[in-house]
Amino acid sequence: MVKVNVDMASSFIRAVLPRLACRHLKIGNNCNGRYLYGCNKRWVSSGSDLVQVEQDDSDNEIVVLKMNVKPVNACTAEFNNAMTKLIKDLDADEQSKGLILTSTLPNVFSAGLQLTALHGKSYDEIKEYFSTFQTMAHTLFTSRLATVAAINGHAIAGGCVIALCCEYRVMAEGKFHNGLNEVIVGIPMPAWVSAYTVYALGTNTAEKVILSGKKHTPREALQVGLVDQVVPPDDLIQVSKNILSDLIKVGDYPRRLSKERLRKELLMFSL
Ligand SMILES: CCCCC/C=C\CCCC/C=C/C(=O)SCCNC(=O)CCNC(=O)[C@H](O)C(C)(C)COP(=O)(O)OP(=O)(O)OC[C@H]1O[C@@H](n2cnc3c(N)ncnc32)[C@H](O)[C@@H]1OP(=O)(O)O
Repeated sequence: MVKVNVDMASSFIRAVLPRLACRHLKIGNNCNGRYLYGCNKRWVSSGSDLVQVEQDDSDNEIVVLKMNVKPVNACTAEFNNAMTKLIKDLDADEQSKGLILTSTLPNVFSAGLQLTALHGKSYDEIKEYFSTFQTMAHTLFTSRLATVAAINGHAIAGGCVIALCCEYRVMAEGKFHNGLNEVIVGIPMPAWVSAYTVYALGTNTAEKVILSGKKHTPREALQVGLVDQVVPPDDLIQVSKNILSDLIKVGDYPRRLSKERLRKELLMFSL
């Protein structure tokens, strides 16, 4: 178990983080309001309208979730909760076998945490906000579904984390960045995010990626293992579907149990 100095983390959240976050974005408190909803599956009801849900096939086996939080898919608490609920609903639906996660926005997969949510908030509010993101990431990471991230634009910090929670990551070619820039923003990397990164990249590369805070081009992201494949933008969804189809060909029960056994150890990490 990793030991964490909780007092130190608490003081950091209280005193430093809200100022750092807003300096990073050069903003005041301009939290956005509500967004559109799109959902055509009878059993999905997130209670919020920030993720579009599309069935991909007549068998309902593959679902495409499109993050839809304009302008940059910053992970608001409402979005995190909606995603958590959707993934849990899909996990509970025996027909569903695979999930593609992408974005409705042309150039951004996700900009990560909603930095504006940290501005002027109390310690308890910030802690509560962080926990909505962590719960969403854990739910995706441990989903019984086969998961593919179709990264159609920038995937920064928490956006990169969301992609790392998926089993396979395909990124579109383009002038996009993918990386874990938390140390640049001023957020000490939580142990659970480090653990997920080590799981995907291996310890040595994960350390370099995390401690540099570097934002990678798609080709560089491929080299370090942040993504598994880089494809032309027009091929992104079809390639993701092909990968998912292969993944779900494997027997459901052995696949599900093996994924659970591989990933559950990582849930002991918190801050
Ligand atoms: C000590 C204990 C800690 C415990 C922590 C527990 C959990 C932590 C979870 C894991 C750690 C995750 C951390 C994060 O995710 S920190 C977030 C870091 N994100 C970024 O640095 C991304 C910043 N944004 C950008 O780089 C760019 O916006 C872009 C995504 C590349 C898109 O560029 P572009 O298309 O040029 O758009 P703009 O830059 O013009 O942005 C448009 C508007 O969106 C606002 N914006 C951008 N990013 C965010 C954000 N993350 N949150 C809120 N708002 C954001 C931007 O200010 C613009 O707004 P405006 O139009 O009103 O000016």
